[in-house]
Amino acid sequence: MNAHYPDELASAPLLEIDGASVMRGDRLILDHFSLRIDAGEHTAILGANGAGKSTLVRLITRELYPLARKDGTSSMHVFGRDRWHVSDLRGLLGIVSPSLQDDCTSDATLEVSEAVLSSFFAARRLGLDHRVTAAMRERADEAIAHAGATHLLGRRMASLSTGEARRVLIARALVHRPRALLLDEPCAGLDMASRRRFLESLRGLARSGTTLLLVTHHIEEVLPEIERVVLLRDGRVLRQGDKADVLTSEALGDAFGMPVRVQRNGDYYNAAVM
Ligand SMILES: Nc1ncnc2c1ncn2[C@@H]1O[C@H](COP(=O)(O)OP(=O)(O)OP(=O)(O)O)[C@@H](O)[C@H]1O
Repeated sequence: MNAHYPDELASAPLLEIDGASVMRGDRLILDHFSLRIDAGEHTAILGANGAGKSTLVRLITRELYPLARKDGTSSMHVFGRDRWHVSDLRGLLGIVSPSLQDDCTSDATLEVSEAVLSSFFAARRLGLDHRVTAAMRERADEAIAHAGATHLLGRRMASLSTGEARRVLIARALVHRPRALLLDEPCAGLDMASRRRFLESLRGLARSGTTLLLVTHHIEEVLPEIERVVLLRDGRVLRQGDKADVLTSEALGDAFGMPVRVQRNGDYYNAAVM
């Protein structure tokens, strides 16, 4: 269901970070951090608490910026460009994050359809100057159906369960038919069954051409379609590469600072602390 974009965007890497340094408060969290993710390369970014995952997500979503370089060049490109209007970037990169979910569910009167339609205007609510067209409504209905949220229409976001609200956020991200989805801890708060159903719906998206960038600390969420894994520790890439090479007991033990045993379970992996 992807839209068409200029040729330069079609083949540009989703993400190129080349020696970026990021401060939070007075601490250097990412120090000369580099990472490249190619178009179409479904990737999981894994790491323990405090490894730097949220910092990386905020860097990608432009909520944080890298320190300026002396030579004025940019250490970060998204879809080949170093400058983006946030609203243009949203059309290419859908985002589902805990902070976005908090925003939407803490608004007592926001309804499901408005939470999705307002995404066309890079807003959280529809304003008087937002002209919703029939085509937008059609796209919103399509995205809501795709996310399995049609039965939630008419409900208020604040009344939804965590899993239900997550589906609406996926619809909000999908309404632009983005090339990629950045999912930050998308299974947080979901029960076992909802988690499995949700992961299966992500598999469908991955197969239909939406690149998945999944950020998590649970290796059980690494979908079969995800071939590449990046392990973070202390704001650095500890290991990256093919899933089978990275999801080992030794590498996971290093990343989480504790002996773990990794097991393959069909097309999925799981890990237990030893
Ligand atoms: N505003 C801030 N000021 C100072 N340090 C911060 C700030 N925000 C985050 N940090 C530090 O940055 C490091 C990385 O944090 P980050 O939130 O990116 O990790 P994470 O991998 O997302 O962790 P978690 O899985 O717990 O969410 C941590 O050591 C954290 O304490």
